[in-house]
Amino acid sequence: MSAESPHTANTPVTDANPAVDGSELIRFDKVTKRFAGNTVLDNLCFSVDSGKHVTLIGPSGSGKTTILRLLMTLVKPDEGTIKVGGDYLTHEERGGKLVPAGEKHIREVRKNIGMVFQQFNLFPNMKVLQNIMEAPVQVLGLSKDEAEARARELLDMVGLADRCDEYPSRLSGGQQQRVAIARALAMRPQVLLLDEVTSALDPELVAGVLDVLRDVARTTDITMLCVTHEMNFARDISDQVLMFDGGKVVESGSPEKIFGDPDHDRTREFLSAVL
Ligand SMILES: Nc1ncnc2c1ncn2[C@@H]1O[C@H](COP(=O)(O)OP(=O)(O)OP(=O)(O)O)[C@@H](O)[C@H]1O
Repeated sequence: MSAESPHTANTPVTDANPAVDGSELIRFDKVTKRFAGNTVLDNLCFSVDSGKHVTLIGPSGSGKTTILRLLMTLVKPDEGTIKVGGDYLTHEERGGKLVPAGEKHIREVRKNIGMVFQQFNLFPNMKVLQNIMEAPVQVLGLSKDEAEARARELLDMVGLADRCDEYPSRLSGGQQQRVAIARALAMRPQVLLLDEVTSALDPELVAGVLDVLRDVARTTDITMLCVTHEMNFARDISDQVLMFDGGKVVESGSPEKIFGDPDHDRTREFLSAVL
């Protein structure tokens, strides 16, 4: 696999054959993103199959977070298309033509995607339970009872069933991040994006959050796209690891392959610096 060719996490993708495999959930097709004239993602192609856990690794500035932000539509690509669940995220089809997606279309596709950020971003003026119930009620239209039942189940899953009546400021960073994970899962997204979710935490709080995510990976069928510098975690949960450099995937493979016997010098250099 060369740095110039399209890459895939789980299914082959070629420029000539953008056909959708039955189980493909995410596809980046020739995506280019520039900031202030700097090309951050360069004609990027990759796909992720439903239910897989894919980790993005690579040096700082290689564009990993930008990929997650594109999926959240926090930024838009300059060129190329992104599909989630067979629907264009960036575009919609009108009258047989692809046109830039409108807000309504983007909102619909985005319902399938949840994200947990480095900073927990909880609503400070809402108690823990309310933080988790808010979007299912407001966005999905769940009744308060349904949303509360869902929230309590998730709080149990992240080990915080007894903290539902606290305000976020009364919780440790690790606990706040576990609430943020529950909040993302409460929308029952098909895809969970994780962006360096432990890097703002004190070291002693990291393991608890990673254990919760290991549980999520093991016990749900959610598709995970994860940016992390926690290589042991990446090794544990990933079906596939994508190594980024210079706005491209330079190598992809199983964690055993990437961490044990990578093909690329850049992968070897990067891993020897971080492991
Ligand atoms: N909104 C923005 N405006 C200008 N430049 C940006 C913006 N977002 C990202 N960049 C730049 O794009 C490049 C890629 O950033 P990105 O955060 O995607 O990299 P990364 O691989 O996630 O890095 P890190 O591991 O340090 O988080 C960086 O040079 C960054 O400064």
